[in-house]
Amino acid sequence: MANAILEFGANEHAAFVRSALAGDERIRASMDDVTIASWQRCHVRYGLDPDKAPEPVVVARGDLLERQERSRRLLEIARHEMTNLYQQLAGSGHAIMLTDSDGILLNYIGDPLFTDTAARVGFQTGAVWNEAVQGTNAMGTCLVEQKPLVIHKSAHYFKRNALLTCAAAPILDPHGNVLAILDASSEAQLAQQHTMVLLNMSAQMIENRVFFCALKDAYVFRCHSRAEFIGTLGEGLIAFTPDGLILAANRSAIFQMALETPQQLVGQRIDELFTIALPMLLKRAHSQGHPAFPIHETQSERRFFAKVQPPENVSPPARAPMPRPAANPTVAACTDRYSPFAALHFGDPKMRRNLEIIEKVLDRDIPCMLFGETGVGKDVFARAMHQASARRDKPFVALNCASLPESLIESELFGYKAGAFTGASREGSRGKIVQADGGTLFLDEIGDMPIHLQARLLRVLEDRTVVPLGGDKAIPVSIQLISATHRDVRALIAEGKFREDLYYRIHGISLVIPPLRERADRRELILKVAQEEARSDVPLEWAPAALDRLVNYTWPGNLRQLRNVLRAVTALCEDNRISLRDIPEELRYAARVQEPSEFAASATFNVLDFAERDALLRALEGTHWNVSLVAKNLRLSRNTLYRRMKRYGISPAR
Ligand SMILES: Nc1ncnc2c1ncn2[C@@H]1O[C@H](COP(=O)(O)OP(=O)(O)OP(=O)(O)O)[C@@H](O)[C@H]1O
Repeated sequence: MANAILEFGANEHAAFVRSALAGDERIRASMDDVTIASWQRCHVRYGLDPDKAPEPVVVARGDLLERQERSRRLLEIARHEMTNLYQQLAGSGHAIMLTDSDGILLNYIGDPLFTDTAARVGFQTGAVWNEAVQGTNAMGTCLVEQKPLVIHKSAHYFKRNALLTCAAAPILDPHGNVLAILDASSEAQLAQQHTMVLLNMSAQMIENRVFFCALKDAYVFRCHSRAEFIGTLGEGLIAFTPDGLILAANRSAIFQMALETPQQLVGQRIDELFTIALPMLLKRAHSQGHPAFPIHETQSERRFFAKVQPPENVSPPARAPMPRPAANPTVAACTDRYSPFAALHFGDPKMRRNLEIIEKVLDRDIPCMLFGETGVGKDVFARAMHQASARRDKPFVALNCASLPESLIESELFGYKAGAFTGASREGSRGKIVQADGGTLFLDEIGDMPIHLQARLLRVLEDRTVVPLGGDKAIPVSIQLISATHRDVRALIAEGKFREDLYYRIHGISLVIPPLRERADRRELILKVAQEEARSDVPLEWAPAALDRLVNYTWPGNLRQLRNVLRAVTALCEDNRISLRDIPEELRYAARVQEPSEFAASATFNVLDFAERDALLRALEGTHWNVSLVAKNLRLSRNTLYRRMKRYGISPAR
């Protein structure tokens, strides 16, 4: 049963919770079982009084860093999905959070619209959000229940949290234990079904990626009762050794086999579970691109389709060599169907021009800088450059300078000798620069690199050698450097936050990746990405109004947002047909892109103008284009706001 939505003063809220605890049937009937069970735990097990919310608890910085380090791989995997989810919900005042299995907040991405509330309730990294400290709340209660749930407003145990609507989903490790909780919280009046769907998909995506990462040395049997679902979020995954012993299974595999936990499968033989001999299974794993094959479960005789993936470090049989581009490839070569650049654009003039420039600099050891708003595809572009270069058989190594605590960037980048500092691993670490030797180093968000490390990076680029922390020997390196940022580096230089000499050293050539709303090939990109996200060869059918709506949307989160919206749209649509009602509401009623805009055509706009335009668009979309409200929030007169909208080519929704 769904909880009743009630608004109370502080004392009334506590009285309401206490009455329910005392057995008031009327109140209990208005709340769902999960909430009532949690309230009882808070009262009986944790001895919490709904009248007396304890001060928020935050673990010591050292403890937090240790926890973040312990969960480093998980955080790397989750960061991408959290950013995706954040972009997807952009403008709706959400915070996206990840806790560890003790309920300690390890990562937080918050909408500026939500900052004050977040501070008030204590959403910050290191904060403890288990039930024992915060009473009933989505993250803490999800840790106990181990299933996706929403804690809405007055269902929170303490009044302090009752202004929130929070959705949480568990992320399980390959053995079925809770590894983390993913949460999306806001002050929304209604619990949005759409938010819950996206949150669950993100949690499942993280879970499956953790599975592959943790079991990269194992064979993975991928199965589903329908062939077209293999490779999607819903596929079953069962990891096994070369001897056929099952090591782990994901949630979907357990569900499809009608079991309760992965432990019921662990230790069994895969060739006894399914009707196939082990040598045949291993042979299929190594035959490249094999189609899904039908297979039966031995006991129930239920039919599945399956594919098998070999361990990451087992080299596949000799492959046909990739066609190598000419030493100085032409644009035609860059855009033919074999080229890594082929999928980057469908005729957009700015992207075409970018590739013409790349043609001239590729393989000439010129450092390249990519500018562009978040989600425009800078990482994808950098990878394509690497693939098109003569370095493509060597590593492509990426480091996001904004995603790591300052203390870790130095050791991550430059490496360290064994025992170089407290907590250093016994083997030491080579560091990203040495790992990228011979290949490409991609430094994302370089504008966030701490200033004292900038001097060290400059020395590496000048000397072409690197000295690991605690070491005294310089290691020679040859790297192609690509950096990216969405920040105004010139402004950072003016503020003394970025070294000018480094700036000139890293931007031999600079390219601006255009935002999606300014791309002439939006329609083609939407069709391509939708078909990829549908994960089916059956062509999607589009209602013209639905496609037009997406083509004309302003896409503040760019290609990342586009991919996420299309992931949800293609998952929710019926029979591969996309109609207007499959398009999320906030897109349906948002403003349309004005093109060609005075803004796009003008060469006089700088990065700050772009940032202001973006902020205006977000603010307008966040209020469903309520110009008066935005003017009030931004402390501008309506006329000033209209003037700025005109300047930036923003026109209200029709
Ligand atoms: N040409 C493209 N076609 C389809 N999808 C793309 C393309 N380029 C990027 N994307 C998608 O957009 C998302 C974001 O891409 P990417 O990480 O490269 O952006 P970014 O500019 O580096 O973002 P950030 O600045 O936030 O790091 C990814 O999910 C990627 O799949």
